[in-house]
Amino acid sequence: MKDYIRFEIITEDRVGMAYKVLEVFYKNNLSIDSLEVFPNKCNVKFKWIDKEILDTLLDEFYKTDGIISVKKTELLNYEIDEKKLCTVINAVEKGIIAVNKNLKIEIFNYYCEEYFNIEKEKVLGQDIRKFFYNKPNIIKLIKDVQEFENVKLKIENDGEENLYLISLKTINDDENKNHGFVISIKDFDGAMKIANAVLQNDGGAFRKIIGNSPKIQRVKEMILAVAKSDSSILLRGESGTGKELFAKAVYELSDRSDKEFIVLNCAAIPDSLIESELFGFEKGSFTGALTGKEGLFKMADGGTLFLDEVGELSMAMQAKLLRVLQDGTIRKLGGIEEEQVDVRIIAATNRDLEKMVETNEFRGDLYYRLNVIPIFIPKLNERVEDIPHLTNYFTNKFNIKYGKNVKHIDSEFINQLMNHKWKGNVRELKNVIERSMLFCRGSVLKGYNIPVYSKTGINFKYNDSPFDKNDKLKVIINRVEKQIIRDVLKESKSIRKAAKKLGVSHTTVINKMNKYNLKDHCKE
Ligand SMILES: Nc1ncnc2c1ncn2[C@@H]1O[C@H](COP(=O)(O)OP(=O)(O)OP(=O)(O)O)[C@@H](O)[C@H]1O
Repeated sequence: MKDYIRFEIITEDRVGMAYKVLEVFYKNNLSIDSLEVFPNKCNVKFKWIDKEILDTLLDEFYKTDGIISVKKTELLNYEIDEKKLCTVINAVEKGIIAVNKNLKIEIFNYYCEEYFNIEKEKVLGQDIRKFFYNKPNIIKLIKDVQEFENVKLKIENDGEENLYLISLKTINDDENKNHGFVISIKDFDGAMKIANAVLQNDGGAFRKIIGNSPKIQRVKEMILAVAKSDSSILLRGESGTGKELFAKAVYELSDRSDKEFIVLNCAAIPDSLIESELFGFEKGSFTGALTGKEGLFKMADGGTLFLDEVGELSMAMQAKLLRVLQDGTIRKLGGIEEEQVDVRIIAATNRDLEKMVETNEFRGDLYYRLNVIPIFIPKLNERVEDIPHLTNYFTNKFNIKYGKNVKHIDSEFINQLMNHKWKGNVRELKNVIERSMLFCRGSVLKGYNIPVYSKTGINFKYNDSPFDKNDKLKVIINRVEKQIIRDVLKESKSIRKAAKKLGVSHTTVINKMNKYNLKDHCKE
């Protein structure tokens, strides 16, 4: 049996008709569930009633002045809209959770049921903070009801941990009063697949980032997945790993690439100047300020601001930066007017910010604002297989810069570079190649061209070379690849596990095993 009856009541187009309709219900002691009022009709939904009472009700309607006709209808307009919305929400290939202003879950779509392995009936009406009780970073973001995009979320489902990207959009009325928010959750691996497809065709944003080791490949994929959002990115990694290059790639891949990319190295200028650099100053705001100046935030409006070495900011500057990130407004030094700016922040640091938060050297609230998408750039020693490519790349660069003609790189040279402990990462490697080229007279870069500066830490340990002298770079790369695949196969239980470790497909490993005749090294 149906639970409700719905009527479409056609009335004359005059004031008070809705009241007359309600009066009929009131007289018959019936309460209605919903009412939609239009200029010449009312749609009403009420609980199912017996035929006898229904006939009395209809009689009353026809006796009422101004009511023209009454007929049963299937759904009220808002119900049709709700059904359409539900269909759309379930058709979108994302998890959607809608939360009302009391933080209660109102919508929990099909994909959420799948991702969290829970039926919506068990979740609807629950407090969202309770739902995410074991995800303190998400609760922290939700608590402020501030919009965010693409924050990583791990969900355990059937003993397997999967990675998702979660975003929040607020529901505000015309007066900016909040009525709740919508959380969307997308499958990170799915996003990665799309990123991979783009990556295959990308010659642009990553053209200056040399290396295709699995670790660098992973970073490039991450960047492709998040570049288009406006979320803050925090690039982490030792000095010289290429954080600025990656920041530039994010910018080039973003929708802001036609606007400015402004760089501020927070460690390079004294704290007293950072404020005027970032926010600008009014004429006469301090001695010597004969004219006013726009700050970097204003210059980057609509674009991207890269805050390098953000861990070096003083507590006072951190507070000022936090204020801009929170309300998006700046005020010039000596000025009174607040100005709205729209700037995407990419920050970078080689410091242990978590520890700095613990020791009160870095503000926790600023840390959370900046660390929306953390991306870790690996050390050079964790991706030695990139060294031959980097060497080749820098050699070509310095050939042009110094008018040299180095055509060949001795295997001993590469071997030494690959065995060195690179404290200064790619920057140090670049410097060593530059100096070596200055020492090189002919067209072959040899092992003995590497300068030995023990004071500056460049003091290579000579190792037995696994390469023959005068090998071509391609041959060296193949040897390194073979060696790495053999080593990983030796320590992995299966080809699939080896493929996972190397960050390549199962088929790629099998093809390489055939190419290098490595079948005997597999434990499978
Ligand atoms: N993968 C790479 N391919 C080519 N060049 C690279 C790569 N990584 C770094 N470099 C070069 O190494 C140098 C240092 O890079 P970058 O300044 O981006 O590092 P960083 O991590 O920002 O360092 P710091 O933390 O000291 O600011 C630059 O000259 C850069 O061009």
